[in-house]
Amino acid sequence: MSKNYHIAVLAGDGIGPEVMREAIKVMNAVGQKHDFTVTYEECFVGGAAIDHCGTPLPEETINACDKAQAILFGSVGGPKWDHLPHSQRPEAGALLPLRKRYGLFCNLRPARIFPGLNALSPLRADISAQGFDAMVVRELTGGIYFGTPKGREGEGDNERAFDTEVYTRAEIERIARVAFKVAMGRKKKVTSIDKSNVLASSVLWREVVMMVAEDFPEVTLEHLYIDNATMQLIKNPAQFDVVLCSNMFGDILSDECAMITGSMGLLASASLASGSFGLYEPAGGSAPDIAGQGIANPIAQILSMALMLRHSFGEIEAAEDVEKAVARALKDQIVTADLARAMPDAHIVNTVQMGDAIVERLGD
Ligand SMILES: NC(=O)C1=CN([C@@H]2O[C@H](COP(=O)(O)OP(=O)(O)OC[C@H]3O[C@@H](n4cnc5c(N)ncnc54)[C@H](O)[C@@H]3O)[C@@H](O)[C@H]2O)C=CC1
Ligand SMILES: CC(C)CC(=O)C(=O)O
Ligand SMILES: [Mg+2]
Repeated sequence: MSKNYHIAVLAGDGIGPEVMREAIKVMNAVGQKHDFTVTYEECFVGGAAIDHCGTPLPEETINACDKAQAILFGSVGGPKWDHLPHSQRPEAGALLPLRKRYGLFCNLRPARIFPGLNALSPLRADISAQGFDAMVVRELTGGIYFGTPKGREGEGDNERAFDTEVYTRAEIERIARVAFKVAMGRKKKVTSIDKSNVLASSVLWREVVMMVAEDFPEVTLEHLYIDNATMQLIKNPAQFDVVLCSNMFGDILSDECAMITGSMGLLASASLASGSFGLYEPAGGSAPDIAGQGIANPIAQILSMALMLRHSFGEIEAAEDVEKAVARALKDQIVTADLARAMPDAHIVNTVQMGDAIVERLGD
């Protein structure tokens, strides 16, 4: 008898619904081939939820997520909602509370240059030819995005606004342990990113990471300050394996990693807690500059769905099938507009055609 999984689908804003349709299409196709079905409940979130229900994270959406085995998330936000008070906007009012509610402290962002896409990296050809295959392990429920006090007060020249970067020893230790375990299955190197020359929270970060490293003697540990890390990623991306970051540093560095691979539209992510539940979403945002044109790259959403198959359902072969189909489509030079530069023989397709090309390349 075939297995059934139940998920909540929160497409959100901008390109979210466009790329989500393709991920669902690929998910249904790969399920047929690997003998499982996925039922899903579509819910409003973010700006779309504000427009339909008056709030970025409606009760019905929370209830649907509570009942689901995983959440497939698109992206939220856009200029339409930027006038709202910060806590009522799609990002701080929906996405961050979802991450917190489900304890999704661990954000995995795998970034690699796909075969055939070397020429697309904005780096010099000799640098990108050395390859890039990194895993950003980002702490996701602590740090400056969640720390208190946070706010705005006073008026005139004395008006001020403030955020607080806070990390407990336990929060650092649990994400560091994930990073070292991930490294054990890869090239056994962890680069920990901090700003311990300035920030007290980073001093603790470095101390705890060094303590955890003692339990993983086979793993090489390096520390980089965040400013140097942004530079090293451009200078020599091949030096990185697992990149261990706080919430904000990981947010920033992962966009840079995405671009080294060719486009923001390629970078998937898994947000995990300690069990099998997870939220899976592209690392990029709602891309208002291209939304509604049918040209967004659906690969980050499709690969996020593959991460869901792997981490939440243990459907490893199906996940690999999707990942290989994506790689085959790119190797065949079928690309959306964001990847079309420096590929004179590329077949430039729209979002739906990219999804079709991936479905056609799933294994038998
Ligand atoms: N997880 C989420 O829901 C996130 C939401 N946001 C929100 O998204 C909105 C836009 O943010 P931006 O800073 O512009 O970042 P963004 O990631 O949406 O876009 C940055 C650039 O990458 C391109 N891009 C992103 N995804 C793409 C795709 N799938 N295919 C082709 N090109 C793609 C965009 O066209 C744009 O040029 C904001 O409201 C922001 O707060 C931003 C990041 C994550
Ligand atoms: C709301 C933001 C923290 C989302 C984002 O930029 C990200 O998770 O990469
Ligand atoms: Mg980001």
